[in-house]
Order: sequence, then C-alpha cells, then structure tokens
Amino acid sequence: MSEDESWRGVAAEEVEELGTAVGAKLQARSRRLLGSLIRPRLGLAALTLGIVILQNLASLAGPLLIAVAIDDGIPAAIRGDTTVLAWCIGAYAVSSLANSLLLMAFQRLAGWISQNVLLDLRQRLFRHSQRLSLSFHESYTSGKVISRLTADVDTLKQLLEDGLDNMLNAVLSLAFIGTLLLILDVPLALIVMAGFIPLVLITRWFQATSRTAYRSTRGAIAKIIVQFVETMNGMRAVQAFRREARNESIMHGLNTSYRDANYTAVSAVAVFTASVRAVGNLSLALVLGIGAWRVTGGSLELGILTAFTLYLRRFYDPLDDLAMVANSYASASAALEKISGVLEETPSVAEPAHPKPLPQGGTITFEQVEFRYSADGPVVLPKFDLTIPAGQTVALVGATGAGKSTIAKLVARFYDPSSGSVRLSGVDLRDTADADLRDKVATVTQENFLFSGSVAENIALGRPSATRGEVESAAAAVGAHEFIAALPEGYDTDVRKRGGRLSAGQRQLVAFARAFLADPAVLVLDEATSSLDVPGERAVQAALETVLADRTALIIAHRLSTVLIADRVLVVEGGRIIEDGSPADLVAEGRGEFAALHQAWLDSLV
Ligand SMILES: Nc1ncnc2c1ncn2[C@@H]1O[C@H](COP(=O)(O)OP(=O)(O)OP(=O)(O)O)[C@@H](O)[C@H]1O
Repeated sequence: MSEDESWRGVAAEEVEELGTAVGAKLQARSRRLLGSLIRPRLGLAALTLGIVILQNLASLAGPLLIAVAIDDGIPAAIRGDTTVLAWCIGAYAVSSLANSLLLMAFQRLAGWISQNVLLDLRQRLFRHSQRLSLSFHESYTSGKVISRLTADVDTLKQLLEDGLDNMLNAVLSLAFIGTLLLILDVPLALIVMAGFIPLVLITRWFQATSRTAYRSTRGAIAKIIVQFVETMNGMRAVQAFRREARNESIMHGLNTSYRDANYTAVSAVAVFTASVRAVGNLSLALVLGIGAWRVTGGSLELGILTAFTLYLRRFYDPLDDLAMVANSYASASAALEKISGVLEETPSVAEPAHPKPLPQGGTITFEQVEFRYSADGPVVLPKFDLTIPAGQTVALVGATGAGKSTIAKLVARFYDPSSGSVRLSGVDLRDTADADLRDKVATVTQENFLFSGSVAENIALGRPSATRGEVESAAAAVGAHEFIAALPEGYDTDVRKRGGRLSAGQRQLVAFARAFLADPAVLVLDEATSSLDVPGERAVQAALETVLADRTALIIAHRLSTVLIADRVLVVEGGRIIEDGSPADLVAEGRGEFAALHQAWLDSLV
C-alpha cells in the first residue's frame, strides 16, 4: 500500500490523531456514503424540504399577527371597530392549525426517508461483510463488524431521527426570523447579528474537539463489543480456566475508557450549549434595554418591540437545537467514517467479472504456488508444483503447523496464492464463479458449523434442491440416520433448541451427510473424522471408500486408518512436500517420515 493510500478501508481505524489531509479524505468518504444513501430518495427529500419551509412560514405568522393586534387591532377595538382584531385572531388560529398539520407531514416523511436510509445501510453493510474474504474477517474480528452494524448504525439513526428534523427547522427559522428581524428594525437586528461572530468561533472549536472525542468513542465501543463477543463465544474456556476475574478487569478498563471518551464529548457539548445560550441571552438583554429606551423616546412602537423579543426567543431556541445537531453529527460522522471504511474494503478473493465455467472432472494443479497469509507475513508455503489427477484420494500428513490445512484452503479458494496459480480441471480458480466453485469443491472441517434450523435443513445445504428421501439416504450413507431418527423430532429437530443440541461427533456426521449430498467433484476433508468414535469413523470410512471412488479427495487426518484408504500420501514439513507416494510404497521404503509415522501408529495400537 502506498503512503497515499494508507488511509483506505479500515486501515485508519486505530489511528488516534489523524493528519489534516487524511482526516479530510475520511470525511469526504463519509459524505460520499451519506450522499449515496440519500440520492435515491432525492425527490422525496425535496418534497420534505418544501413542506418544512411552508411549516416554518406558518409558524412565523404568529408574532407578526400579535404585533398587528397590539398596535392596530386593540386600539381600533377600543374605538369600537373589532374587524382587524377578529382577522388577527382568525388568521392566528388558521396558521396554528396549518403549522401542526405541516409539522406532522414533515415528521412522517422525514421518518420514512431516515428509516429507509438506515435499512439500506444495514443491508449494504451485511451484504458487503459477507462478501469480504476470510482474511479480512480473521484480522478484523466479528466483534468489530457487529459494532459497525449496531452501535455505529444507531448513532446515524439518532442523527437522522432527531437531527434532520431539528437542523432543518433551525436553519429555516434562523433564515426567516433573521430576515423578519431586519424588516422589523434594522439597528436592533444588527445587534443580534453581531452575536454571530463569537458563535462561529465557538462552533469551530466545538467541531474540532468533538470530532476527536467521538472518534475515540467509536473505537472504544468497538473494543467493548469485541471483548464481549470473545467472552461469550469462549464461555466454556472462560469458566474452565477461571478467566472471569481477568475478563472483568479487561472489560472494566475498556468501559472506563469508553466513559472517559464520552465524557470528553459531553463536556464539549456542555461548553458549547452554555456559550450559545450566553450569547443569546446577552443579546436579548441588550435588545430589551436599547429597545425600551427607544420606546420611551418614541422612536419605536411597543408592538414592534414585543414582536422583536418574541422572535428573538425563537431565533435563539433553534441554536440550542443546532448545538444538539452538531453533537449528533460529530458522533454520526465518526461512525460513518468507520462504516464507510468497511464498505471500502474489497474482497481479497474476488469473483471475476467474466467467470469461466468449470468443466467436468477434478484434476487439481498447483503451478509455482507460493503462499503467505499477509503481504508482510512469513512464507507459509514456499514455491511448489503439484498435480492431483481426477479421482485420486490424497492424504496430507505432517506435524502440527506444517501447512496441510493451508494447502486445503487454497484448493477451496478461501485464499488466493501469493504467486502462481491453483487450477481445477485446467481453470485458474481466480477465473471461476463462486457458485460454480462451491458446487465442485466441498469442504468438511473439524468445526462443522451448524446453522439454526432443522437437521434436515442443515444436510440439505449441500444441495438445496434435494428431496427429503435424498437427505435421508445421504445421512444413512454416513451412518447418521440412526441418531437423527432418535432425536425428539427426528430430521425436523431444531439444532439450536434444547434437545436438538448435537455432540461434536454428531455434528461431524451431519457435515459429512451434507458433503455427500452435495456430490462434489472434489472433496476436502480437514480433520473431518477427528471427533468420531471408532465405530462412527468405521461407518464413515466404509461410506468414504465408495463415495471417494470417482472423485478427487484431499484428506487431512491424524489417524492411520483414514490415511490408509488414500491412493497417495503427501508428507508436509515446514510448508514443503517432502515425501510423495502410495502409502504402501512409502512404508515399504522404510526410511522416510511416513514410514516412521506408520511405525509410531502401529506401536500405539499395541
Ligand atoms: N489465518 C492465518 N493467518 C496467519 N497465519 C496462519 C493462519 N492460519 C495458519 N497460519 C500459519 O500457517 C502455518 C501452517 O498452518 P496450517 O493450519 O496450514 O497447518 P496444519 O499443517 O494444517 O496444522 P494442524 O495439523 O495443526 O492443523 C502455521 O505456521 C500457522 O501459524
């Protein structure tokens, strides 16, 4: 990444103090995101603006009508002519009613726009997060994604729900009332306008202070959620290793820094609001003093002064609201900065624009492949070539951390090689469509994640169009039928509900049934039988031998029985393939790693 691009994506998230240039770029990115969210609703936004303008005009009529009533209506009524007073009262009632109706229409429309903007944003974030590659999620962590999708979207929600409303009203009130003040009395209006000089200065100070404070709050809340998710996910380990106290102290530290960051922001708001009020009240006092002196001198009418002070209150009230909007905006723009960062990330394993279809067959070729997990990380697989002909069952063996799973992950294209290419039936995996690849390559791992839903639904993930009969046959083929049938609701048992909880071995069998049902050209089994008991493994193995007969398979296993069904064994050490041959040949040679491993297995059986 060049220096200029170092702010892109989520890279600047952890940086506390941003340079001005980077800060400006991040703000521009946030604005672009906001613009892209509002643009599709521009017509409706224009209508909302029209309504709020009318509503403000309706609300402004009040004090003016009161001024006319005091200066003309009441004196005329004293003389016996009530026409003007009656008109004033009637117009006041109509303008108040119009004000209420327009306000309701405005709030409903603004609410509709905001809620749709939020819906759009939540969907974009979720869709994008799902599309980002495994490597992003491994480093960014689910807690941070959750924090973007919940806490950060919520701050934007606050801005849109209350802020939009307040801001439009405040800006319009300021513009309209400012004009009216000038029309009513120029010298008094100028006194009011002079108050804007300190206001601008205070606002600039507030923007700078609150931006930094809110960036810290966004970072702090993300850390809290990350810690929370980690604790909840690892609850068993937490309790088994008595990590509660340590976790509590970490959480206390994080919560404290979140409080401190929020307190800094709230303090800035307090100073800002108080200063705005002080300026407002001081100019009101000045206007009242000078106005009263002029009324006594006869150069100003009492009605005008009354209207002026009534308007003045309304002139400064929205400034209070504006202070709150500025606060919500600072908080939301810090959140938008983070959200737009996630949305700017691109999948490192991207789908090509014009994918090539994968032909039948399952020959896997590694051509001059070198792999590291990150650009600056160590080389995990030094450059190598390897061809696995279609239909061959290959076992990968080797010590922990040797690189076996990494090879398997490259075959399933969870990562792309750092250099060279991995091909399936001659097609570079980088040129394939995700759906095509997932149809052809199925993976069963140790984790065996089950989605909420029934056991049958979890098996059918392998082939969503499968009938119940096919699901049951797949389960029977791997020896899972009996335990599933014995569950409270058989195949319809919910795997997340009480009674539907499956053991690790049972989950593994479900994952096997899923892969068998998928009927892929290439099957990757990464420690897929490690949780099965011996009879369970035998049942799967018997099924494996028939199922693997006509497809390519890559098996990573630590058990001899599984390795022996392979046609070919690759021994991996430090990312290199150091032995390659049939299990029988490698054992017969008697000198290599595999022969030693084989002997160790045999010894352990005695
Ligand atoms: N997501 C990752 N990011 C960075 N490094 C990784 C990642 N996954 C694995 N590694 C590193 O790559 C190397 C090979 O790991 P790999 O998981 O392929 O080993 P393995 O042979 O499958 O081990 P095991 O038998 O324990 O599963 C290890 O040094 C490991 O630390």
